[in-house]
Amino acid sequence: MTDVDVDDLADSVREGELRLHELEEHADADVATAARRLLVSEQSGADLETIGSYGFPAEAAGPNVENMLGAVQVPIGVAGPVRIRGGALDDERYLPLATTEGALVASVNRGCSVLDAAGGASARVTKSGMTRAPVFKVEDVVEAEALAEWVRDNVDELADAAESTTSHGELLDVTPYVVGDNVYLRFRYDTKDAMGMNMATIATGEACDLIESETGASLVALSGNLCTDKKPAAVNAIEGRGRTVTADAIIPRDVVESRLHTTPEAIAEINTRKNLVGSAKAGSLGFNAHVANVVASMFLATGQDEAQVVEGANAITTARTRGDPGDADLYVSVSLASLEVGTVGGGTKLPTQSEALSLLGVAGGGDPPGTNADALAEAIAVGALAGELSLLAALASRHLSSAHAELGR
Ligand SMILES: CC(C)(COP(=O)([O-])OP(=O)([O-])OC[C@H]1O[C@@H](n2cnc3c(N)ncnc32)[C@H](O)[C@@H]1OP(=O)([O-])[O-])[C@@H](O)C(=O)NCCC(=O)NCCSC(=O)C[C@@](C)(O)CC(=O)[O-]
Ligand SMILES: NC(=O)C1=CN([C@@H]2O[C@H](COP(=O)(O)OP(=O)(O)OC[C@H]3O[C@@H](n4cnc5c(N)ncnc54)[C@H](OP(=O)(O)O)[C@@H]3O)[C@@H](O)[C@H]2O)C=CC1
Repeated sequence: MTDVDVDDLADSVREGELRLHELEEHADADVATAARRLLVSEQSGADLETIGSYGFPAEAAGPNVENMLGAVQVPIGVAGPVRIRGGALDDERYLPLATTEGALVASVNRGCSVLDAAGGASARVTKSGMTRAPVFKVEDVVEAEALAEWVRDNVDELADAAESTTSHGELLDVTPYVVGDNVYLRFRYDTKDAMGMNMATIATGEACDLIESETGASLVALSGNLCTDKKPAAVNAIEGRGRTVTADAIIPRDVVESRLHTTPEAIAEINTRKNLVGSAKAGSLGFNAHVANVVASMFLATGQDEAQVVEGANAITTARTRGDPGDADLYVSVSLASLEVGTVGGGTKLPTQSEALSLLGVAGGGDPPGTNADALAEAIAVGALAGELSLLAALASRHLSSAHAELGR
């Protein structure tokens, strides 16, 4: 099988004997990928040579992508080191950021150096749980109420069914929501070091079988959108999803003045007028400046599901002066309501992503399970705090456009 030639394999597709997605069944993954690239290149006229220059065996990406063509290479930089005083991660770390936005790493790096000069940032995961919310069809509100009641009375049985599919996952609670003849059951799991979307979906499927066999309800969809995965949603901002994590720090006045070229008062005022009032007027779910930048770049670097940046950016930044007027220090915090992260599963095993997790010291399962994913959440929260500080300061000192003109073009 492994000695099949790229050209022969491509010919089999041209002659209609094989479909484009069947190549891995007839050759090793790198040969299959090369043949597919050849065919797509011919059809599109595009030169795909660089996409084909990837630095890991294609087989390693087998569970992560279908119809593999190669790899996109996103540059990765580091910010830090920064002292993280977290509940799960209490150490100095470099933060890996994969991005194409010039000035972003410089900005987070500046924020990290400011946090370090202030003795580091504290971080804590304050709530944790991955959710899946199937939707059931019932006859009317009487049946809806009966289903909600049955669920409340049978949580242990539901947990037994759900947990029969996983050796790590634990069902934490099930919250019913009724809308007419629809009942949404929001299952929430402790998924330990896994982001947990596959785990929670498989476990919830098992629990749904039990519900259908014991009640008159009929499952319409295993995901009823009240989960809510990969869409902006207030339920995640309020109830949390994945890790709810906050980072904060007090920055001495002299550090704000010397390193950020502004004052605690100016940063606090911009935060109120921009991140709070401006966001409220815009109807935004994100009351922050650019948390998505750090979440996205650290997600890409560490193999997280990039679509979940949507929920990861559900964050509120606060900034206040602390101390005597005119001589006050700056208290700054960022709270990310729904940061969905894992250090096992999904894209975390891919070679470059696994190296970036190792750089943070959080690759693989934690001891006890769940602590590595908590640590990753804390590191991302501290990176987000660094980014908020630096951007707010750049706005205060009117350096935003010049910084991007200099570094980002
Ligand atoms: C660019 C800076 C940092 C200059 O800031 P500065 O204070 O003029 O620079 P500096 O040369 O004095 O250096 C200060 C520190 O910045 C870091 N730094 C400085 N240069 C580099 C570099 N090349 N590579 C790595 N690190 C760098 C480094 O930590 C350095 O300390 P040192 O190590 O020298 O003691 C600053 O102006 C800045 O942070 N600007 C803000 C840029 C920013 O945050 N961009 C984010 C993207 S904006 C966006 O996407 C979202 C937006 C804006 O639309 C959202 C919204 O609506 O708000
Ligand atoms: N199915 C869906 O609806 C969706 C799927 N996804 C995708 O799901 C994937 C992520 O799902 P996820 O469930 O996290 O990952 P995986 O499906 O890769 O499963 C991870 C598995 O790792 C095992 N495991 C080993 N050590 C640990 C540990 N320390 N902590 C926790 N689990 C451990 C668990 O096995 P065991 O359970 O046997 O204990 C767990 O189920 C991503 O690829 C994402 O893109 C994203 C959104 C929706």
